[in-house]
Amino acid sequence: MPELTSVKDALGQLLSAFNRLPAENVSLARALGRVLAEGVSAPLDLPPFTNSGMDGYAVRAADTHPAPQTLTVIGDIPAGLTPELKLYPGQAARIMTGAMLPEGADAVIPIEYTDQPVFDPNQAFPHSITARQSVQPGDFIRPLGQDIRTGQAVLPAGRRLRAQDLGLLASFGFTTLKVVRRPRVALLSTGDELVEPGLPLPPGKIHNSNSVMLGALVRQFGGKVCFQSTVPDQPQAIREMFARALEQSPDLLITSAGVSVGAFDYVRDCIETDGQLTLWRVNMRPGKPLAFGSYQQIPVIGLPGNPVSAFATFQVFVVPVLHTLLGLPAESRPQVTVTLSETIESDGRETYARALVTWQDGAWHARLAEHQGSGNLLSLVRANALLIVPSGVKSLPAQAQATAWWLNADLS
Ligand SMILES: Nc1nc2c(c(=O)[nH]1)N[C@H]1C(S)=C(S)[C@@H](COP(=O)(O)OP(=O)(O)OC[C@H]3O[C@@H](n4cnc5c(N)ncnc54)[C@H](O)[C@@H]3O)O[C@H]1N2
Ligand code: MOO
Ligand SMILES: [Mg+2]
Repeated sequence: MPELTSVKDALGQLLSAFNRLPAENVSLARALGRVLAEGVSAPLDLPPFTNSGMDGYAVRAADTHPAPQTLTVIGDIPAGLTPELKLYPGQAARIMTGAMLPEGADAVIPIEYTDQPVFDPNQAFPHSITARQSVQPGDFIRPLGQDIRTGQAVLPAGRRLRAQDLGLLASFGFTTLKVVRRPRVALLSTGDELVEPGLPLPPGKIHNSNSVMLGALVRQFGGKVCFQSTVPDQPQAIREMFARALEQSPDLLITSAGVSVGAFDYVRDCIETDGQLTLWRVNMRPGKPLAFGSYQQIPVIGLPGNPVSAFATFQVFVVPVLHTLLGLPAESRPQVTVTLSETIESDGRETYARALVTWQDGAWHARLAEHQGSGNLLSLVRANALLIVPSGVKSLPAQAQATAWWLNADLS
């Protein structure tokens, strides 16, 4: 049997097989979470015209000194219209928040600073107002370009778009964007014991939980499931399903189970016989039997069948692969240094323990979440982090520091 490859080396080998995918256009309405393929510079100034920051009166600031001063109101400026009036000394115009400042005005007096602190909805603007406070030029106005100048770089390539990013792009008037194409992932679950959720469970069988979990992970990290199927532990069935999966032109084929040393673990054999097996068995726990290779030139990652092992190997290997395909930094993920609340044992493999990290007395503390068996999903459900015990370390004592990867947050 070959030596176990270190997690670092295995990841290096995997990542060398992937490059960023090409760009495509998507509508802004569908761009949340997508990755910008090109940086964006502002095509216009924002705000595009100088406007009022308050409901009040546009004035010439000098006319309000010394307060109080009575000014003649010569018109009304709602938002959305170009004012046709011009202010001369001693004049004011009623103006609403967001409305264009009229010629001659250089400040706004909020309605609260006048002798008429409410607008009467049944009345046109008053003939005159008294400014009870003075204002300086520029007060309560938002000048053209205050937020953004034409040509200013606002979003870099590689930004995973958030709601506020989309808001800004919409304010430029964009309707579509160039984003990196979503990685297409084919998912294959293998196992004679698998029964799909919704069907009754005969003795000896289990529901297929990896299929749904891995599909959700693919989507969570920006990929698209282009093919999904379940096959029994039969080499011919596995080969046929590989062929069908490849018809969907995936960027990556992910299999679940059948990669260890069992008599009916055929997935690795199929990759080795019909394709190329570049890597098998990694020095990590859980997840040791991970396999990696290619099948008709398409990269294949064989995840171990135990659900926690499949999840952990997805986080360690598939997430950086998806990041690379999307043009994101491969290994960026939210993490935190924690203080252990209990001793954590390992067997010397790089361990990804399921942990509950909480904030207590000014620091992050971690303890193990439920039974750590690699078949036990409750540990992952209770956990909010994967706690890393480095390779070669058999025990981390209570109060020691360790790195934990957050599982709750959106990872990009
Ligand atoms: N003699 C040895 N036995 C095992 C070793 C070893 O080194 N020597 N490695 C163990 C480790 S570690 C793991 S992890 C598993 C990996 O096994 P496989 O990838 O070959 O997967 P299977 O044997 O097919 O299944 C393992 C386990 O996972 C359950 N499973 C499989 N698919 C699903 C699914 N879609 N949903 C839910 N659960 C699934 C399956 O029923 C088994 O319980 O091998 C160890 N053995
Ligand atoms: O590595 Mo296995 O994934 O320990 O259960
Ligand atoms: Mg097996």
